[in-house]
Amino acid sequence: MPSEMAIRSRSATASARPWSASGANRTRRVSVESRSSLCTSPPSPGPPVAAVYPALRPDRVELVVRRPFSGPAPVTTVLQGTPPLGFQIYSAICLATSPRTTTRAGTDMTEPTVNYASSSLGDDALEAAFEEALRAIRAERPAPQPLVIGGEELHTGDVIVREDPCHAGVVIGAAHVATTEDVTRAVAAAKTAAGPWRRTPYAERVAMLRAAREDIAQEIAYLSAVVSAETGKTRLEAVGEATEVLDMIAHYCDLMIENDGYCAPLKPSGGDTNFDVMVPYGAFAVISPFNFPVALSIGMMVAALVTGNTVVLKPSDKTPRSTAEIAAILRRHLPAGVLNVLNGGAGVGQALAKSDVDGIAFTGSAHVGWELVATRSPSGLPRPVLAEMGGQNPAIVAASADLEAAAQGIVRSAFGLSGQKCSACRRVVVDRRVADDLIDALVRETEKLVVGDPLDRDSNLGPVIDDSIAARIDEAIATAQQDGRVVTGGRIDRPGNFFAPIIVTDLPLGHRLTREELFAPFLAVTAVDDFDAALAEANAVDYGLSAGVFTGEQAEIDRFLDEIQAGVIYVNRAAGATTGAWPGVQSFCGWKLSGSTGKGGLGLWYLPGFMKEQSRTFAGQQ
Ligand SMILES: NC(=O)c1ccc[n+]([C@@H]2O[C@H](COP(=O)([O-])OP(=O)(O)OC[C@H]3O[C@@H](n4cnc5c(N)ncnc54)[C@H](O)[C@@H]3O)[C@@H](O)[C@H]2O)c1
Ligand SMILES: N[C@@H](CCC=O)C(=O)O
Repeated sequence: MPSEMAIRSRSATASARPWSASGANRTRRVSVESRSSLCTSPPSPGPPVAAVYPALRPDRVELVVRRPFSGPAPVTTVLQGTPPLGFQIYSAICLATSPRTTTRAGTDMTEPTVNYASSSLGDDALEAAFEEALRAIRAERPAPQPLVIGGEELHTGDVIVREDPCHAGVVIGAAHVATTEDVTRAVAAAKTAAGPWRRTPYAERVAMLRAAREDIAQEIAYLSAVVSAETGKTRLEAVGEATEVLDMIAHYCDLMIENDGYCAPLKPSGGDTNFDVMVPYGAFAVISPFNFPVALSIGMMVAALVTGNTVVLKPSDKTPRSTAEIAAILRRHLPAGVLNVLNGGAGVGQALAKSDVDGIAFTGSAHVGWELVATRSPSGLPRPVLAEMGGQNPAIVAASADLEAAAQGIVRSAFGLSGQKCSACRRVVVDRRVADDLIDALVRETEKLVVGDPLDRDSNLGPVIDDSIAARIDEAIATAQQDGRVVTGGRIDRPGNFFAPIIVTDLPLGHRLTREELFAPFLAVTAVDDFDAALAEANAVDYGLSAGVFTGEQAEIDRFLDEIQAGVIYVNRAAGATTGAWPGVQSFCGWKLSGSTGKGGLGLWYLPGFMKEQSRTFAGQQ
């Protein structure tokens, strides 16, 4: 019986990048290599290649196959479905064109083109489809999203509603709230489904998730509109987020394949055969924030699922619809019980943290994240808590910097999504000799920004998420007026929580507005004497998520790379001083208070956090 296949698809990874050339008539080279069934438990037959990697068309795939352990001489053949009995696939060149996927507007999304560094959608059909979808969402009365437990949708219980942050009173999302009993039942369902899901060959799990990705690619305009409606983010940010979902799924699936399901042979010893195998923990709670309600929930869910864990998802109560809708697409491709959904706020999150889940993936604020890290399972044993949290991200501007590039990169990162990104630039630390010129450039760039409704094509930023963050901004402005100088920005006189982006200078060194995460369109500029002082000030916070530097001096770049205390760093980047990380392109690891594991999402080392290691030694040669 053929053993489980492991597929290496490095060029497929590259083809998923938003910057790669158009997919038409591209030849995909997919090296496919088998791994001994000793890595699986129990051994399982290899599924047909076309099921594993949908882009492969069996009639157009040239395969090199070999019998297990039969030496290096390969036999070339053409695959028709499952590998011939007793053979293992060694490598493959796919001659087929990738399937093209289209949005409702007929836009090809096979090769995603919008990312967080884009300055426009560049696609009239997509613009029109987004507008039509957003108008429709605002006009309808949404049905509450159900709870999902063990494959059953439950339309019962209290309902939370989400109002459009651009139009008070217009309900655009709703969901049934979980009770404590629902939490217990959902966790039990996830634990029941965990065994069969863990034993499903990873290549089949990958195939299911990639099929879900194809469905999501059809819905980019609609999903972006739902995200805009619930968060108030502009269409560029929303389409960027929906597009990130596609690359997030592609990236984590590719990583699983490239790493042979995280099963590797170790050195043979005294006639023994040895393997290092990564095994999923079981059932993971996934608790997501409001600001990227589809990308970040998908990122955590797909990482948990592809590695063989089942999931109990708890979306933010500020975005109950966006997260539930993307989860519904995923669920269509998964066995019952593998993905369960519990709606609600902090109380439901706390109940989940007290439950018998085997691990927690959390993205959100530091105070909640570190509270979760301190929890134990009911048995008293520790469990993994992968928490990715906030930031107080600096951009250093040296005397030798290109000030126009610096101003562009800083304004983009400080005020995109109204400063409600964990990676947003919150502080500028500038050499005193160029401070006035930089502040002038920052104000010029900032005052070009249009604050408005995502329905307007010209809007560069929307409202902030709710009254509580708006109240924090009002308070911060009052404090800044007293302790420093507000050089531009403030509340806009219109219904809703709209703010013109705020720049503040002259706060005393160490002021709390330069140390705490406000999560708002609020930027503090601090002038310092030299690069030493700039590095010291940049590092003088408890957070360590992202940071940027603008300088013309190589020695300063080298010092920044060596000394800055942050996991995501950028050098001289006008497209975003501290923001814009993308799956497989940047990794996204929070240092210090910003992350609990020393490994981040988006990069190379996230998936192993969802698995525990096991060494397997078999006496004798296998
Ligand atoms: N590092 C990253 O990758 C990253 C990405 C996005 C956002 N963030 C951070 O997230 C924060 C903004 O998001 P938010 O306001 O939704 O964060 P939040 O911490 O308020 O909420 C996040 C999630 O936790 C739930 N929750 C709240 N209190 C809880 C508790 N006591 N126990 C369990 N669950 C609880 C919420 O309902 C929500 O689902 C910012 O601090 C931002 O920097 C970090
Ligand atoms: N990946 C996004 C941030 C996500 C968190 O809020 C960026 O890098 O700008």
